[in-house]
Amino acid sequence: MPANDQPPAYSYLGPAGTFTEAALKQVPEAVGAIWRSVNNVGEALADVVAGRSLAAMIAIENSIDGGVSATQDALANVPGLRIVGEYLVPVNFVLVARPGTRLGDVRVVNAHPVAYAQTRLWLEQALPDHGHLPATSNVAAAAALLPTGDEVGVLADAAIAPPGITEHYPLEVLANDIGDNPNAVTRFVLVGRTSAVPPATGSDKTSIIAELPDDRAGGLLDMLEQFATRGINMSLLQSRPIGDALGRYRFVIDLDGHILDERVADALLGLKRFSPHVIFLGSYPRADQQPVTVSPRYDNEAFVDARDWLRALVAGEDE
Ligand SMILES: O=C(O)C(=O)C[C@]1(C(=O)O)C=C[C@@H](O)C=C1
Repeated sequence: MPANDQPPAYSYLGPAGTFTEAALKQVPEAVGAIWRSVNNVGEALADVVAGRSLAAMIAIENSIDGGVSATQDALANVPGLRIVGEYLVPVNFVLVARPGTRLGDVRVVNAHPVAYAQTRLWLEQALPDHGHLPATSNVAAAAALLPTGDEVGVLADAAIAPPGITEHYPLEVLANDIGDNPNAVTRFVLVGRTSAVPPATGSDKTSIIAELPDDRAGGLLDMLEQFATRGINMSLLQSRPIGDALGRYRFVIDLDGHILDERVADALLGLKRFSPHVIFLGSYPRADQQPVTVSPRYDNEAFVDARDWLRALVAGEDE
């Protein structure tokens, strides 16, 4: 516990009731801690960097909408952060409105952009001429329907919100299960300040961000080869604009394995030799706890044997 006897704080996208809060509820260490509700990813990470929070829970990937670009860009641009864990939350949505509203009355729908993207087909069918008002979170979208003097929020007629929202706010559900895919899942990561990596568990993931050298044909293939030739599976590869000029991209990559696994360490050394900028975001236990299996050619022993062989050659010892 910190010197002032305050429990540690965790930042999350609020208010209470968001899927981000549901992800934070999966963290045993957060029980009894202070939970800081914030409005966006930048605010959550700034809390961590400034030491106001020990860690922040942020959405990084959705099974329908893909990578959460605000998160990927923030992790590329804010130094001194490490992912320490990942958490999966099944997501589904309801459409809510002020009591008395009928579906036919709805013109403007308040929704977090990632939630909106996951309900687009339903909205096109049920409310073909609706307008979208973006909200900072799913719960904020619903809360803003209630008149509190926030005129922007009151402009919307309905909101896309998590099921259970009516336990927190006096709203009515106009439609249930409006997600376009009933199996949608959002992946969250817990991000703290840079510290030593935790030990490998055998069921780990490593996240990195890498840039390619300019003006070199085959740069992307060179990068992918670093992983392929060491038997490393990638579970995410996404390009994001670096932002300084058209056509310049960085790559957000998730690898199966831990930086302390010989094959992953070796691949990172290979990547570092040609990439102008590699950011190591962390090695952490996989949410699905599935063991990472590799062929014996790529296990730790194979790398250690190969190094011992080389050392013996140099030392002039018998093979
Ligand atoms: O945590 C929430 O409830 C949010 O509103 C955020 C968020 C996100 O940032 O991606 C989280 C999960 C859902 O897939 C949609 C939105």
